[in-house]
Amino acid sequence: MSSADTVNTSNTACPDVLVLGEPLVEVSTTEPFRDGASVRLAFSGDALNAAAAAAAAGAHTALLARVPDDELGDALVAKVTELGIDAGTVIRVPGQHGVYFTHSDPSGRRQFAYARSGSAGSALRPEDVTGAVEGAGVVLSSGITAAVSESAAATVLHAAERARRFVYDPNYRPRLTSAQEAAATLRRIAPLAELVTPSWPDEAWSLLGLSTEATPHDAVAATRALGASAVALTRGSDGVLVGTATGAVDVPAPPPPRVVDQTGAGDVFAGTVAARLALGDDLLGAVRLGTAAASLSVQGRGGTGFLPTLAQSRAAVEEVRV
Ligand SMILES: O=C(O)C(=O)C[C@H](O)[C@H](O)CO
Repeated sequence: MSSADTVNTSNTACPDVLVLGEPLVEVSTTEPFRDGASVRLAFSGDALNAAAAAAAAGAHTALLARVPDDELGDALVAKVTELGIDAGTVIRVPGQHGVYFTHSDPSGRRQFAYARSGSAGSALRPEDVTGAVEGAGVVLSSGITAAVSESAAATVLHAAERARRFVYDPNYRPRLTSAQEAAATLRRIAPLAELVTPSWPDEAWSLLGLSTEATPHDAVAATRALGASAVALTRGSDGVLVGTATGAVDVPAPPPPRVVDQTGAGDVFAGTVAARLALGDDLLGAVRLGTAAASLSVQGRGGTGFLPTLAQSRAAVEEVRV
């Protein structure tokens, strides 16, 4: 860490959940990309979305991230705090913001562009997390974080090796890395993870090397074969297939009341599951709640536009039971 870096570690020694990653500036538009389109400024990024969901699910959640030490960074940190996330492990550094531009419609069609290469947030390094990960109940990170730089990839691995419990969301982004690289990272991390949350069918094809003939059960088996103790294969509105040593269970997704934007639904799932595992729920209970929270989250625009409360997610779980 350079001498310009400042870390406030007050009160964050033992969060229930520690999320590692890069919060992004989100510039979204409700119309296809064009010159003069009206845009909305917000903060997102998979780590921020997941941390916000973990906090909403009742966990003391800390975000370990590098954030530029400018006014936009101040606004980002204010948002972190507003979302109920502990900002004590946010490291303020000189540098540029990571930005993404998005247009999406309710059907899930999405236009997406990044301006994040060389950003301050992508310079996460192993020294940043030393000491922070051991105290956390569950540490959560993703393939996005591992893809943004070599030092960030080393940080994810370092955290996975030291965490008491580690949850990994592969979150493959072809614009950040190749499928081969993302698959290699998954192979390294899976044996260290208590839970891996790949998505069906894209990540089954791109990261697990399965053919289009493969089934969700094949994807769960292939992920477990990499060494993950448990797998939660997310299948959008078809719910989640959970696989452990004792077999596979289908968890249905409650239908969302209305779909505005599906951005971040997978992050809400991962964050909620990490939170509930840290708070002592069993895997199936945590996945049921995560599935419900993800389903409800599509009512808002952007990654943190609608985060259901724990009570709302619990009510949605009960709705699918009856
Ligand atoms: O793609 C990324 O790196 C992001 O984190 C942007 C979005 O928040 C993310 O894709 C939603 O899952």
